[in-house]
Amino acid sequence: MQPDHPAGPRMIAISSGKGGVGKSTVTANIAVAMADAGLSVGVVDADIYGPSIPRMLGIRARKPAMSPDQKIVPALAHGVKVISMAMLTDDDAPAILRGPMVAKYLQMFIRQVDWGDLDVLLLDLPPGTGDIQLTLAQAFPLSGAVVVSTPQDVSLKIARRGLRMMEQVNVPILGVIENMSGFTCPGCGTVTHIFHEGGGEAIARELGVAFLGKVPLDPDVVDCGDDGRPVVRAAPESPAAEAYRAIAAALAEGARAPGGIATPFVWSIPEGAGKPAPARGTTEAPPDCLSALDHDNAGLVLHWADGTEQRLADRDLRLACRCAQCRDEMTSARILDPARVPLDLRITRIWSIGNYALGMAFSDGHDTGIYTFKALYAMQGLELEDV
Ligand SMILES: Nc1ncnc2c1ncn2[C@@H]1O[C@H](COP(=O)(O)OP(=O)(O)OP(=O)(O)O)[C@@H](O)[C@H]1O
Repeated sequence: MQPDHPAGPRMIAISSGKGGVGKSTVTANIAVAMADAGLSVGVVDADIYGPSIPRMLGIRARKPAMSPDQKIVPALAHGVKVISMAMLTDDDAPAILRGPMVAKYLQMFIRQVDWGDLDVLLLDLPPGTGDIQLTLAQAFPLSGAVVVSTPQDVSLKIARRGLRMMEQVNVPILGVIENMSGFTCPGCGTVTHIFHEGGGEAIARELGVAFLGKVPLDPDVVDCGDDGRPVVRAAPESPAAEAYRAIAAALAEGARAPGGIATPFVWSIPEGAGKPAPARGTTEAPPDCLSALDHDNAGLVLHWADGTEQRLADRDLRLACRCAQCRDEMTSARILDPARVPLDLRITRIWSIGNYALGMAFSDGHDTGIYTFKALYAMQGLELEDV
């Protein structure tokens, strides 16, 4: 189904393979840094079992208000809208939630909250690679995920597992952040590398994803977090604050996947509005990464990162729809009768689904198909089943 607000916000999951690496601190600081840069930012504290964002942003636990249309009004702190399990339950209650309830709460946090017009929605995930991460990654059009790690070997191995999980569910990895990377002496400014150095960079290189930056180990980060004032506000000149700002800028700027078309977008074909900007550079991108889109009377033109160009007629795309209304879910046999699809059928709208698929609405009103880049790319050279 076509999303309620398909053009936004950009949803970014902040993840880590294990607890205590500073994921929530990173989330709180980059959210405030983005808000300071003029973006409209929301944070979902999806760390249901250990919500810590309200404390870090100085939000007192109290029941949130409801808007006239029965949506939850998020808290506002340091220019950032926040919703957290800590605001809905007593401290210990989250620990007893089971998987299906967690999924329900997460859906509520994303769909039933009065977010207004957001540019970015950051999701502070619980640590690990379990149920919640999968629920989120599969159920929501995440623009991508960021992995936070400390420089130790064991932490990096776990981060690698997190990266692989996100890849399996087609969530693009926006990059790796190395936290607690070297200690800056407050007296003399000398940086001491208490743990190994540069592990985050190495893992980013190994997995072919961006390295977003290093945040030094800084006692101010802890004090500010405990006081409810993130370090980007309380000590804006500190090296840690500078690092958070640089990471926030890189994430805000990275509104397009490496080598891919700009997302999110909603392109209204008849009005010609909202057409996605083509990719900036495609050298690093996999071949089936979509680098530009065009549409004319003969149909949709897909430009792929490997330089190939593919043309698909609007009606052929409608017939290729694999949604549950058009294909039998068990046998994959086509249910849709081609005779009922008008010959002059047109695509009316195309929108991005995460960074891995397109949604399309047609002039017959159908809009429930999801066309993954992989599936579209695989249609090259195939005889279409048109009649
Ligand atoms: N760069 C840093 N320098 C010093 N201390 C830090 C830094 N980043 C985080 N910390 C501290 O490390 C502790 C753990 O941080 P945080 O709660 O953000 O981790 P987390 O990965 O979100 O943990 P969990 O997933 O278990 O909630 C906190 O006390 C925090 O203040």
